[in-house]
Amino acid sequence: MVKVYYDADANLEFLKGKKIAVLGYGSQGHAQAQSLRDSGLDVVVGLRKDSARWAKAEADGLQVATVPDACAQAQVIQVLLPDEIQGRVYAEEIEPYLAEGKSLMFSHGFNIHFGQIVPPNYVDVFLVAPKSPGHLVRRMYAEGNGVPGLVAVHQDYTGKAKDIALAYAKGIGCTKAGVFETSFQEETETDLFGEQAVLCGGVSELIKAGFDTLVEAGYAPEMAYFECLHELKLIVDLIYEGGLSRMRYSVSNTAEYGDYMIGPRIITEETREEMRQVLLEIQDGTFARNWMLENQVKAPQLNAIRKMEAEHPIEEVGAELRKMMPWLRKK
Ligand SMILES: NC(=O)C1=CN([C@@H]2O[C@H](COP(=O)(O)OP(=O)(O)OC[C@H]3O[C@@H](n4cnc5c(N)ncnc54)[C@H](OP(=O)(O)O)[C@@H]3O)[C@@H](O)[C@H]2O)C=CC1
Ligand SMILES: CC(=O)[C@](C)(O)C(=O)O
Ligand SMILES: [Mg+2]
Ligand SMILES: [Mg+2]
Repeated sequence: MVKVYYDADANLEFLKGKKIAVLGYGSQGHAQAQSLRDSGLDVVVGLRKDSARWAKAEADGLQVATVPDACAQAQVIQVLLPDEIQGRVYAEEIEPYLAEGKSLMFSHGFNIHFGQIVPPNYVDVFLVAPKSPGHLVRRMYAEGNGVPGLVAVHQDYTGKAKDIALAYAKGIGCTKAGVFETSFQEETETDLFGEQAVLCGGVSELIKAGFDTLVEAGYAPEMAYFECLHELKLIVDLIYEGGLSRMRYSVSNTAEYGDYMIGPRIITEETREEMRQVLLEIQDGTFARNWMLENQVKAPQLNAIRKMEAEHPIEEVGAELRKMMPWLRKK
């Protein structure tokens, strides 16, 4: 039975009097640093001196320092840097400042689980992983709500690692929605699988395949965009609010029948078998190796495909149509 923690199970006092270094001010970093500050906690953002985000973090009212300076003054160090560079920055700018009893934490277990970072045994090591993109972590916190999260303890030197982790989860709003206790292995494997097979990889290919099918058949790209991309948010909102059943309650009987009849012809047994293979390649380290090697040669595949994807017709037609809907653009 998975243990779930809520606000009442977490006590911010475990972070009171501690300086928290949030390393990085990107998707998660900006969200977590601002929310921790709004929860009354003492935060310093760690960035590169020439970071374009340095001024932004200061303009947001946060103390900013270089990574080494932030780590030197902090008792809790949250590593919200890109996964692919955490190992290098850790060795050069974080590890030298890991005094006894400090907390080293993450929002994804990748670098600990795949051995890119091996901390000394005299610090606490844990993760608090929001199950949400950073910008929505912040939006939900600002609205007085929260996104669910995961908590895992890798090392508990002080005997207080989980208390501190839960306090941190409360500080960014996750204990409002529920924080599940897990392990670094489980968070890492499920997060990688979810983002590859469903949330990012699977959904993107499904949207493009639908769009391309309609456009190749001669339908207007605008119609294909609205049908296969724009309306998906509205459908997913219903699933988010009340599960597949709420979506199926709200759509027409025609759509619901088509859902049941055609869905399994799109996501077939072959698809499910491929998902099992994808999970295996995550579990056996194949993906992690490929990703780390890709970055050792300056990410040629990532950069080339990123450019090709940006040039897909769906991006062009979408940009034009969204100009007419200025309300869509949120922070
Ligand atoms: N994105 C998300 O929603 C989620 C992310 N995570 C995890 O959170 C962590 C952070 O990811 P994410 O927020 O997406 O990262 P981003 O890429 O959005 O931000 C990375 C930040 O790190 C800074 N940075 C990059 N290189 C260096 C460096 N060498 N020294 C110091 N700072 C540097 C960047 O600033 P600059 O380039 O200006 O220096 C930027 O502020 C990862 O472990 C990720 O897996 C977990 C859940 C969801
Ligand atoms: C937003 C999130 O949870 C992801 C997809 O796992 C990520 O950005 O790594
Ligand atoms: Mg995730
Ligand atoms: Mg992820």
